[in-house]
Amino acid sequence: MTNDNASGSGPGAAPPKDTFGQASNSTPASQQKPSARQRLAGLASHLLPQGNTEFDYIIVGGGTAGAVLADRLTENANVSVAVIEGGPSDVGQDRVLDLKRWLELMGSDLDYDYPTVEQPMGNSHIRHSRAKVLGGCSSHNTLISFRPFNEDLDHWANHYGCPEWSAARIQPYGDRLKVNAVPVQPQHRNQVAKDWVKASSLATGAPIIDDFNAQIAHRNGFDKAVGFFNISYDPHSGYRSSASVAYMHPIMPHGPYRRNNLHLFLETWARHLVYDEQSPLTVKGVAVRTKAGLLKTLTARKEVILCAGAIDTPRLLLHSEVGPRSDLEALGMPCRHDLPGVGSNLRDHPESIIMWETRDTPTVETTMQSDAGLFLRVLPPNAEPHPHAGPDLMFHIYQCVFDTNLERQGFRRPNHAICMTPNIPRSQSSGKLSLASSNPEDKPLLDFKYFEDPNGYDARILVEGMKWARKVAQQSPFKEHLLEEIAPGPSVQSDEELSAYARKVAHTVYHPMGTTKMGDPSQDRMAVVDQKDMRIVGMKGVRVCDAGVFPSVPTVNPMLTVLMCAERCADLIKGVNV
Ligand SMILES: Cc1cc2nc3c(=O)[nH]c(=O)nc-3n(C[C@H](O)[C@H](O)[C@H](O)COP(=O)(O)OP(=O)(O)OC[C@H]3O[C@@H](n4cnc5c(N)ncnc54)[C@H](O)[C@@H]3O)c2cc1C
Repeated sequence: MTNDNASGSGPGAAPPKDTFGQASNSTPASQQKPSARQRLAGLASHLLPQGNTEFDYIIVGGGTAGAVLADRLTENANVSVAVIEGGPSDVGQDRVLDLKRWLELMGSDLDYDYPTVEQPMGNSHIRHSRAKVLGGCSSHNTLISFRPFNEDLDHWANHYGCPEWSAARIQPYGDRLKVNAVPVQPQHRNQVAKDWVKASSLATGAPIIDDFNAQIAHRNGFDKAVGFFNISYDPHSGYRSSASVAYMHPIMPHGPYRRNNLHLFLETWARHLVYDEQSPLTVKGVAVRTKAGLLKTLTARKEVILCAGAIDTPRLLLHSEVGPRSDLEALGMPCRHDLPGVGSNLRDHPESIIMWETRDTPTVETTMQSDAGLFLRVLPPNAEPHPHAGPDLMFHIYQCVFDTNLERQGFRRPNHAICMTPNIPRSQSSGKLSLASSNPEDKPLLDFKYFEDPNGYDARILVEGMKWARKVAQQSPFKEHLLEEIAPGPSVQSDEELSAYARKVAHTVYHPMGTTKMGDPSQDRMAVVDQKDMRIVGMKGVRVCDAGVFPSVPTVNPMLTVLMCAERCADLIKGVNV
């Protein structure tokens, strides 16, 4: 395995050229400003370099999905795989590997940290963390690990034109995941969380569940339930069982099963796709910028798989002249392939927050301060476009002062707090990702259109959530831990007041998805990825595999669903189990 920074040209090889036809091993990217014309000409006439910049497969993004594919594809020693990852390795990085330290990564050098545009119905200050490190967001997130509900997958099959993604087809992939997704272990269950679980059950009638995943995947799900989460971690060390730890570490140079056919290009940025000059919609490689600022091209003999996540995959496609023609041309950019769905269907799991001051904060007996959750059913089935028998309201609890969006509104910061966060499992708001300019360095515009769904479904769920949270807070044995409701405070009572507060301080649990959605292209012109094989509609040599392919929002936290999609994608590429 090589582990370099895209410095892979063989001895004596001609200097590789970037797609604008310039020798690329000497000129820093920052000094190169191609015109739109040069750019177009370059994309069409690129000469592909030979040598060890050529691989069978190129995976763009060594994140959650990318790590699975890197592992599964290199199982065949005769296949060479390059992984282009924008961030550094997580190996030996304690702040990444120690799950409890996840909050330290927010806004750090390992966070792409994307802002949102003005949200008239919600909170315009939300920033979307996206991890810039091997393992992607699985190296930064809280690793709450839910299998998708059968019904979510069957909805993809029956309502979103994805018959190949039914529960019967996809659920078995959950059984082969390598992450260690186990219920929070006894040593990490503190008294406050245990009392909250008990009180939640007493106040709502939700049964206490021992193992959410067993219930979801093998016992037909539930409409309400409470319990300790399944978390992908090592209960002995408290370290992550991220996609990187579970799939990549064993096959990296220091690992027990080192694979020489895996080529890792770390701190290397994929700038745009490179096309075959004879066939303008056939992808032959990826133009990259190395850590040192050098521009190079890596070539794929077989194909390129985009795993850069629901924000960076559509961003990369738009900078590769693939997307809505009108949007690209409005920015003075050429459009090679008019694919209107790129960037649309931007979805999330928004949530709000209700905070109480408590006597103290448990610091040792916890996985990462959010160990348990509650699911409820609060609205009738016809409130959703496609009725779903599962829960329509979810709560995380945070046993810490989680007040990023409260301080701004002037709420007092207590020393110790517990927060209940009503969350919308199947949020109906749908937004759009677009480019701010033709400059690839500019962060894209994220317009989630929070709470702009036409029937006000999302806001209704939050109002119900605020009320249920207060009922739980009045219930023993949890109520004895609480001193005072800090936010919104007891004076906020009417539905209108609760809605206004809940939307103003709403935040995200960092689940952007849907921006390169799968579907049946013969029925849905907004489908970006063909559900049959995960290839980009109308193109050759390129697939997408990350949270962007979700056609709709799964009820639960998405990481395991992303991993399962990647397992499926590996099978599709290998031509097995299909
Ligand atoms: C703070 C936080 C908490 C979360 N908590 C949970 C949770 O508890 N449970 C849960 O289920 N989900 C959680 N999520 C969401 C979940 O982690 C993501 O949905 C999932 O990991 C996304 O996987 P992905 O493969 O789509 O993208 P990612 O894992 O983000 O992978 C994308 C990778 O591509 C790389 N990349 C991007 N662009 C380029 C480029 N141009 N060139 C090279 N490399 C590039 C990135 O560096 C990254 O490594 C959380 C997310 C965050 C940020």
